[in-house]
Amino acid sequence: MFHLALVFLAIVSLVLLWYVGSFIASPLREYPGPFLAKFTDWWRVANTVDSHNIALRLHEKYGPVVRMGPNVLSISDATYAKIIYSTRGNYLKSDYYAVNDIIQNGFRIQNIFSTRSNEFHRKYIRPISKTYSMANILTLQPLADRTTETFCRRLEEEFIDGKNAGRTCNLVDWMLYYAWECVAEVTFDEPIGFLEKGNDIDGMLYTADRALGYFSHVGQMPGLDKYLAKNPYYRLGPPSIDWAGKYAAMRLVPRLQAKQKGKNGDFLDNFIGLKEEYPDTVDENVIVGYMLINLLAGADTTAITLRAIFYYLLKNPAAYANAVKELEAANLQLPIQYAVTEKLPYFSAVVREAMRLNPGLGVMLERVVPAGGLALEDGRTIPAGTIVGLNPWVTGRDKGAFGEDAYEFRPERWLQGDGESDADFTARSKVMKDADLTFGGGNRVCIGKNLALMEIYKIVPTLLLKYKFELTEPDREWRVDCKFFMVQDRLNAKVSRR
Ligand code: HEM
Repeated sequence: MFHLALVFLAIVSLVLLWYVGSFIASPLREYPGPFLAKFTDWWRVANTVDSHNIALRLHEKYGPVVRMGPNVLSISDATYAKIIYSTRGNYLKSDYYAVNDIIQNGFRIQNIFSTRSNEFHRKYIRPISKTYSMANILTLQPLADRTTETFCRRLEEEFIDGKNAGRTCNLVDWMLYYAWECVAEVTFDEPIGFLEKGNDIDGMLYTADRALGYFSHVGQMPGLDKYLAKNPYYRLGPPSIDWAGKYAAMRLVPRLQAKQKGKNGDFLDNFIGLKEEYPDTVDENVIVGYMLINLLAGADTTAITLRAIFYYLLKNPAAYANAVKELEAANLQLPIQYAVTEKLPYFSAVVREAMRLNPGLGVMLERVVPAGGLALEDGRTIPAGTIVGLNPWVTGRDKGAFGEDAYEFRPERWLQGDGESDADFTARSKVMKDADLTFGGGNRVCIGKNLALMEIYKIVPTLLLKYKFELTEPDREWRVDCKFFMVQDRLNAKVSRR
């Protein structure tokens, strides 16, 4: 018994010594941050859900560079974005993203989002970059219009007409159904059925949400992943999202067999066409991977943005009224075309402002400092191998870039002020745009930006023109949790015809 206690004591002492030793020897010890974060990444794991607000508070307290983990520094000064997220891509993604890989037949499979290799990234992004250009995305508008029609019909059935008139609409759920259906329509020309059912189907959305929760927590300490979801003996993790791969494969196989390619005009047609153009890169597995990216990266992020636009408009009646006035004055024809609404200054300002305050991702977009280190303006150099990054949630609230009212929703900030010269406005806009990391930056910038914007600039004006939305509890704040994506809750509204 005495011996056991001694062994235990010795182990504890060694672990403590190791932590203290690493702390003293760390080249990052001069950077301020929470005490526990300097010793262990468990501090980050434990604070994941509220990490966006914590990061804001820490930067206010400690300044532009904060130590968030033994080897992690968060930077809030957006001028470093151009260096860290450069088109050269010399700051590689950290192992956070490796948690998003999958293991298939014992092999680790990366994807264009998760890969840490520029070579892999270039190889698989090259074939599809044209597919995501705005010119091609605009050809998908008729598919998105179909989702809009279904969405409006289902809103009317569930919340406006007949016995359902006046029922409360949970906009958190319904925006998610819309975003999944729209991305499914443009990807493989058919809906999944969330809008028709008005609910999750076979736990698809539930498992996707659990997977996000896992990714966001374990990503802070990626070494854990090999003992959890990638454990070769017994998988310990969230419910698997295998359904998504199977679902995508089930759309691909009949399309290939029926030789219907090119008839649907959707992403899948585009991807199948790439097999001939890039025979060494694109095969059936790669096509399924491309389809999965659309579903898993494109649905939640767009839903989050739609919810943010509605939340901030509903909380700011003057902005809501201004947006509707501008839309009415534009004499829009249904189905609304992106090219028309994209030119409306006030509406565009509303979209930008909502994305600024509630970007789809509210985490540090982690990158690894390359050889030579990162030179800071104050003369210090962050050593190679350190994980650094900026958080769109933090840079979007930077008072230096957006002014003292940076925490407020004020679309007008994106417009030229009365008496503001063209030159001043251009300079001010540039500072704001540089601090806006809603879609990331550099060689790993969001590939789906054009798709998301096409959807947003069509569905939001349609809804604002057709319906009146009113919060059921106007004084209540909503809730936003960081699950890598910024997942909101508590956004209930009454909907009626205008
Ligand atoms: C408003 C909606 C969206 C927002 C706010 C958003 C945001 C982002 C951000 C911030 C990144 C950079 C991540 C990082 O550096 O760690 C990113 C990357 C990415 N996004 Fe989006 N996204 C949106 C919509 C979409 C859509 C619709 C798609 C689907 C086609 C998509 C696919 C991707 C992919 C594949 C990447 C990884 C790109 C790469 O590493 O090369 N996103 N997104």
